[in-house]
Amino acid sequence: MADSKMKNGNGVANGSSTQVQTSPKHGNGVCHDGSSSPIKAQTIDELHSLQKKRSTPTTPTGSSPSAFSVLSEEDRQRQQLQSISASLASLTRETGPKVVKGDPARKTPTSKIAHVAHHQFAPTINISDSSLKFTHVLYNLSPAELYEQAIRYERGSFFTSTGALATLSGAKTGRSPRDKRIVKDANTEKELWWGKGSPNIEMDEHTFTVNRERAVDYLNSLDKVFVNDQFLNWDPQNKLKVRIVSARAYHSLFMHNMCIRPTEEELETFGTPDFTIYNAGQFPCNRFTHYMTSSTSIDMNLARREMVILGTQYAGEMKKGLFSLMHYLMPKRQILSLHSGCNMGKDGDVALFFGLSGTGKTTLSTDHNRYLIGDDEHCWGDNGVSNIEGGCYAKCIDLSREKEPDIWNAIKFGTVLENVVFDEHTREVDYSDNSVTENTRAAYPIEYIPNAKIPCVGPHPKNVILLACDAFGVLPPVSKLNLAQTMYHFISGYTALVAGTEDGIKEPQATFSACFGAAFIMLHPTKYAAMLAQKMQKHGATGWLVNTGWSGGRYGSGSRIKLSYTRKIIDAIHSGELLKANYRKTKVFGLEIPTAIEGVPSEILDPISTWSNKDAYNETLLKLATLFKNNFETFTNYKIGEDNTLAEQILAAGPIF
Ligand SMILES: Nc1ncnc2c1ncn2[C@@H]1O[C@H](COP(=O)(O)OP(=O)(O)O)[C@@H](O)[C@H]1O
Ligand SMILES: C=C(OP(=O)(O)O)C(=O)O
Ligand SMILES: [Ca+2]
Ligand SMILES: [Mn+2]
Repeated sequence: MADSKMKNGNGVANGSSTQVQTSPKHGNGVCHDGSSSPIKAQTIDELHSLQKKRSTPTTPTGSSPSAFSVLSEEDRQRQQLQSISASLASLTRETGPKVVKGDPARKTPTSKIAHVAHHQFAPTINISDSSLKFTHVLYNLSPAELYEQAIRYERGSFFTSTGALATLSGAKTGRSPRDKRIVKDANTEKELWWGKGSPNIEMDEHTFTVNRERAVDYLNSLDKVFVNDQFLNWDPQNKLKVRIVSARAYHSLFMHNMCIRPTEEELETFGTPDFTIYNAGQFPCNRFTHYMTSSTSIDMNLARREMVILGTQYAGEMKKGLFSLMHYLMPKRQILSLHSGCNMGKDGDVALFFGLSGTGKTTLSTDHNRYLIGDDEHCWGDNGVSNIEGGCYAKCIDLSREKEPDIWNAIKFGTVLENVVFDEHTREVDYSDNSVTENTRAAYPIEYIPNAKIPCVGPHPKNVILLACDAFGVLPPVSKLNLAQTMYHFISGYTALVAGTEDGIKEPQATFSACFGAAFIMLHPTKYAAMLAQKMQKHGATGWLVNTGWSGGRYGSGSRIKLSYTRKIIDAIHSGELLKANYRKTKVFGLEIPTAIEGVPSEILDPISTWSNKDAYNETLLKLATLFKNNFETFTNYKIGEDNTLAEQILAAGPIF
């Protein structure tokens, strides 16, 4: 027995008979079986405390030699708590909240203080009960810590077989656009797009305050809240600091994945956030409150730089709420915000993928042969493009390893899997199961995609791809667009999906959503369109319309274009091959379609040749053209950009019949 091995041993007496003399310094009698190193703990609790090493910040604080670190670690912590309690402060009461850091379930000194306080001060009529209560703050927890919180305290949270965190978002499994309200004040009345077609449903400042107070009271009534301090936008000059206060570990992990994660050093100097989300999603709004039409309300106050969520736990509301904010802030700085995916080739050629939900932004921007800049939200400024987010939010319904290997492999430890169904025992996810919802989702940090481009920025786009999932089956799989056509289709923002897989849905549902994201734009669509036209012209980008939807007939008789064919089409766009192809013009929509593409059967390139019933095709084509025409009527009176000729050209770029 090597005595040196025992030098620091102050282990646990385990009842073994062999007494070993330890160093006199510690003087502990250590019993052990001689087969392993002694345990450095006296009790099970101590042993457990050894398991967790205190994490050391990557940047030294306090005593560090840096001239800038004037704050001690203690001061910094105090400032951080002050900032969080300011976020959580009631607007109506003078006292509270009392904010402490850490998990209330842990027997830490802070929770002891909280306990004593409860007993020492009897409530008086001057102090509300809430002022006696401590709100525990779980600040920027790591994924592992958030997993533990979720699994321990949130029903429906489980490890899947690949290590992802399966969660349930509750009654809402998608966004609630009809419950999204924006405060109309003297400024926003002038600046924002209101009225017909606009996603901005108005509310007044007072009602916002009522809902804010409702959310803050709810959050403060809880044992603990989660606070995330993170960033938006990879463009360093236009980065935003966001704080997310939420009640669920699920929400905290979701935003950890979706926003840009600060380094330890960045967190130390975070200071006051530029924007704060109060997510009290488990708690409803009060339907007797003015403007409320349901128990759900997602409220944005641009002047206060705040957003309040009541009555929906769907995590996508937070991500898309911040996107709306960017659609307001960025154009003010001459930066165009885009509802698009974005990737870059080995030669630095950047492509944007616009499209409504389910059209393929995430699937097609995640391309093993290219660098992923982002799957959903970008900015296009004078220096090129930047991703707004730090993660991706992929649809999982019918996900397959073969067709989407990178997304499949990203579903591992750290990834939030929403509303999926899994085997009770093996915890293997059945991606084909839509029992909870069709909108099953995976949220993962962008670096989970092996060829992510980090930092997520790139040069000016070369190709602008407009995706439409046309369930009518009449749009060609790919068309080359001129600038006016690109603008026409961008403003129209068409897609037609089928509502789900339930029986009875025979008719595709046409959706027109201006700028391929009407739910998120803040200004009039023509503002964004003019900026896009100007940028595409200046940088010589080519526009394309890609139908990722039906071929050979509408939904019900035809089938969805094979993903492998769409990928071949996209490859030909990226490589520049498609620009050199021979083109023909289609009737009605006047789209330029190529006659051949490598790896794609030529007969599918002109949709009419895939339909057995040509009359049905022509009828459906006219039907869709009429829908386009009717939709565009709202935009005919608007001027786009400085020069009137573009507006006229755009109008003429629609279907003619
Ligand atoms: N030809 C195709 N092109 C793109 N996506 C397809 C195609 N066929 C089927 N899909 C499926 O459609 C869905 C597209 O969704 P997604 O990429 O998440 O859209 P978005 O990011 O635009 O909301 C994915 O589930 C994908 O597997
Ligand atoms: C998260 C969303 O985006 P998408 O479907 O475009 O990926 C959404 O629309 O709620
Ligand atoms: Ca997506
Ligand atoms: Mn999207």
